[in-house]
Amino acid sequence: MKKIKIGLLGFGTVGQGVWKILNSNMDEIISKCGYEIEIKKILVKDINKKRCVDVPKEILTTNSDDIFYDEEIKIIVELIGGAHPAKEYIIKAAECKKHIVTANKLVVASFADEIFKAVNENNVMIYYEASVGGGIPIIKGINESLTANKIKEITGIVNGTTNYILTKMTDEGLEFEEALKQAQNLGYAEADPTSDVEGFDAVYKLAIMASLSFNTSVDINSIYREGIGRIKAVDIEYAKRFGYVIKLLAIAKEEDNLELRVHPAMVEKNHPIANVGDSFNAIFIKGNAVGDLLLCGRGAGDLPTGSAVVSDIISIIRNNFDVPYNFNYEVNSSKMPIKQSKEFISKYYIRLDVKDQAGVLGQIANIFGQHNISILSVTQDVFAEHKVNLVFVTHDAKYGNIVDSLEKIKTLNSVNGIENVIRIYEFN
Ligand SMILES: NC(=O)C1=CN([C@@H]2O[C@H](COP(=O)(O)OP(=O)(O)OC[C@H]3O[C@@H](n4cnc5c(N)ncnc54)[C@H](OP(=O)(O)O)[C@@H]3O)[C@@H](O)[C@H]2O)C=CC1
Ligand SMILES: N[C@@H](CC=O)C(=O)O
Ligand code: NA
Repeated sequence: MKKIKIGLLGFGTVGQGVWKILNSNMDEIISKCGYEIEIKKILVKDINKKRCVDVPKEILTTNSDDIFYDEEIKIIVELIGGAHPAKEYIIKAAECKKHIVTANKLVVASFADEIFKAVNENNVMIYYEASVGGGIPIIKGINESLTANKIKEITGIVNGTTNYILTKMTDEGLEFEEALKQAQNLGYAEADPTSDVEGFDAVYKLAIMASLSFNTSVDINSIYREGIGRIKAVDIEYAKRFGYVIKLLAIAKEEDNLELRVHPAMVEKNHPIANVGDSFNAIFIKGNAVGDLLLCGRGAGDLPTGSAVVSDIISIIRNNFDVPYNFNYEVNSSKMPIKQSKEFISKYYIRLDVKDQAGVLGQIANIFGQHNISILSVTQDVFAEHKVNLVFVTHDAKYGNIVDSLEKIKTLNSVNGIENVIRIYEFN
């Protein structure tokens, strides 16, 4: 049997997922690409760490040169995560004429120009299906199956950790911290979960999807971002009462310009995306020929992510090593203009903590009116002595007007605080 030897950089959740898949599915893999795939070396930080799989000690190394300079190793799979040294390792792999597979969205989204330059100059391939949507074939979807389309929108749930947390808070009333701990134990979260919770991970994934979909090169710093840190049980309860579910959405739309945003949003409870729970991701795509498309599957975890990584290895083998076939986007393409966040239009849920006294509602409604914000509904609930939650749902409004009006509202004596502002997202 013909054999391809590969090297792994990193042997955590995803690395061990890859190991398990290669062990359990080798016959299937051989039938797909005609080669047996052997992991020759694995770079780790700590050789003595206990692993979930039985791996011969001699395969593990703490010296990356054992992989870069091994002539037999043809493909290097980067699974250490983080910016550095992952980026440098990917570039070095290209310089050593190794093909590359990575699951690292941070690196692909942040250093696309340097990485694609290195692979192109060295005539090697880089595949990164696992970097977005875990096991969902979204990168191949955009680059192969949907190339006949002009894509108008690509919106979805692209972070498994936050979806898991929100699902547990919504369905089981779990506290945020407990739900996060569970997501970490299940291997969904990044080494630093701030990346998940504060929406950075979703920003990286959106940058990659939007760059590929709109033939541009999206700068991660141009993406508006809010995480789920401010979502409280009471907001989840109000969402339920109003017929919504809260999800962390990553949104990219092309109209006159490119609208790019990551933030929690209330989604109508009957929309398919509202029912995507746990660590599942779902990506809604609008193409001008295909129409509406929804891709859904596990966005995190060892086997779903390993599935994308191993499939990328098979793609490289199938593509014939001598004819590099890449999914690189044009990093020097003229950048599309990006819509300013103050121009974002949506309905808003606004929860205020106010004093239970005469005239407060009128004062607030007046300020909204002055800023051209029309109110769809108002709900008032006493939650402590002389204190009420006053919850407004607006009609479509510009974010800039919402911000300006809240600046004024928070100066009112009757207002104790602006507790939360959440967009309501309507899929068209
Ligand atoms: N977990 C998931 O569900 C998903 C993860 N990803 C991405 O996949 C990548 C890997 O994630 P995951 O497996 O969860 O990460 P883990 O933290 O579980 O594993 C990281 C591995 O890399 C090794 N490592 C880290 N830094 C170094 C270094 N400087 N030198 C040598 N080895 C190093 C660690 O070694 P040691 O074991 O000795 O500590 C560990 O084996 C990340 O880019 C992540 O964003 C993408 C999709 C889903
Ligand atoms: N931390 C990420 C892992 C997959 O990309 C997530 O939770 O989605
Ligand atoms: Na994917």
